Amino acid sequence: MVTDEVAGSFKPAKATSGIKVADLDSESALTHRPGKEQVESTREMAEETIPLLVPQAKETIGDYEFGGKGGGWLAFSSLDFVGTTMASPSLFLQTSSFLTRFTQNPSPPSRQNLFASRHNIRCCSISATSSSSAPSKAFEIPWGCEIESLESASELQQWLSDSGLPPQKMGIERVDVGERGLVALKNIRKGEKLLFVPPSLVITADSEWSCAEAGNVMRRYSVPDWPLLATCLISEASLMKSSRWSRYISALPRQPYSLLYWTRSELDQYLAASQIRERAIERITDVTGTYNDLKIKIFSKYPELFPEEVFNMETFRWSFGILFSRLVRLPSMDGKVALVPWADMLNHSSEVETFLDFDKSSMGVVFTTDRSYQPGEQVFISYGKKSNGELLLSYGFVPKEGTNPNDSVELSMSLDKSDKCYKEKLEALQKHGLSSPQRFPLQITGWPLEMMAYAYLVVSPPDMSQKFDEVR
Ligand SMILES: C[S@@+](CC[C@H](N)C(=O)[O-])C[C@H]1O[C@@H](n2cnc3c(N)ncnc32)[C@H](O)[C@@H]1O
Repeated sequence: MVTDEVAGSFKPAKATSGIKVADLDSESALTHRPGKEQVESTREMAEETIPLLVPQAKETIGDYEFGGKGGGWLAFSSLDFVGTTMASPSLFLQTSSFLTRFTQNPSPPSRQNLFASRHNIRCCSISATSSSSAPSKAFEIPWGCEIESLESASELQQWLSDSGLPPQKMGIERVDVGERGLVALKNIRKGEKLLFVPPSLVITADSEWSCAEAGNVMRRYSVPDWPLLATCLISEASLMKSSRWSRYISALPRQPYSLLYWTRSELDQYLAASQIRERAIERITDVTGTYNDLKIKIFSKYPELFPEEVFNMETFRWSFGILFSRLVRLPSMDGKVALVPWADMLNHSSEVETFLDFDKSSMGVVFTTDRSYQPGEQVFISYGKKSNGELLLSYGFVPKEGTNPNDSVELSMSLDKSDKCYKEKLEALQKHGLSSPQRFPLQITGWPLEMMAYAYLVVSPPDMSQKFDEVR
């Protein structure tokens, strides 16, 4: 699983900015969410999330490995924020009005009047099987597109091939799973390498910003990759056609499917029985904290480079939603994280195991098919061996019931406090980094060996005390 690697990968080398890192993680089951007016959503968030803006403890599920490591899509990030940053209620409420106010051209290349036109946007739906993504009116991010309309897809393809993407055996089309995806245009063999996206078309923390000055400021503050990329994406998006990434950004969803858009009451209601409820709250908290931190430490000091009309909670919700659902970790580039246009049109299937990586021989981002495809069939990769909850948390969808062999639920086990050997057993657990209670993930295909050892320890009689240490 990518989980822990990711959580560990984004600690800033130097903390010159004073920005800290919180580990994010995720896990299990879920339900359905109805469409709702986004304006109302955000207002509710303003009212309801404030008492929760305290980082939660890291859950343990990410510590267990079921599958091969592999690379691929990131499920979690480490975001930066200092301490327990509190969001101001007015911050959320203001966004509704300032989105219509923006008229400045703060710095060259000029940002256009981004927020002048209003569009209705779709609310996030969470199920691959559900087509009930009720329309919703929301804060209108004035970039991106409605993915089901395929608007911008052909322009993206044209721009990519003009910019060095070699001819492809796949095209962007409407699909049954994931709404929009890459579909085979020709026969594709098992074991074939596909994509070959050159590094010049990949966005990483090292990429040049169209507004170089803004990029330089962020680097001067040693902002770590995730918040840096989130800010970069907004900066590029706000420059519209003056950005070299404008064709890419125009093809991104105007509202990514993401739990970041759920209100507190929706999380409570639809994830009531799920352990990911807390993780979702934690994630929303961290994104909010990260934005507030950047605002206090950097944006407020350079308002001409980072005007609040552009760099605000709503645009950060969008950019983090995009990163959570599209950022890739490339194992062959020392785990570097990247947005890979074109490759990020691939949807996930738990029936394949192949993932994206940088191929040193062809100098491009590729994946190798682990099955064949006929023309017209959707081509998939794996976002990792993730539970339904993890998929919901990062990508905003849940696979069709019963189709995800990696789905899991957590079982909590603990020592009996009245056990005569309670103290010795607890010490044995602690030696191995375990605690009481301790949560273990259960999958349909099995459970961690450690869980069995834990269970044996719990029931072991005192005359087995010599063996308590064998808990692992
Ligand atoms: C990397 S993007 C893939 C391309 C995306 N379908 C698009 O049109 O932009 C990841 C997003 O695709 C959708 N997605 C990917 N795999 C899916 C699946 N198996 N079922 C439903 N939605 C999926 C989710 O909305 C997810 O956030």
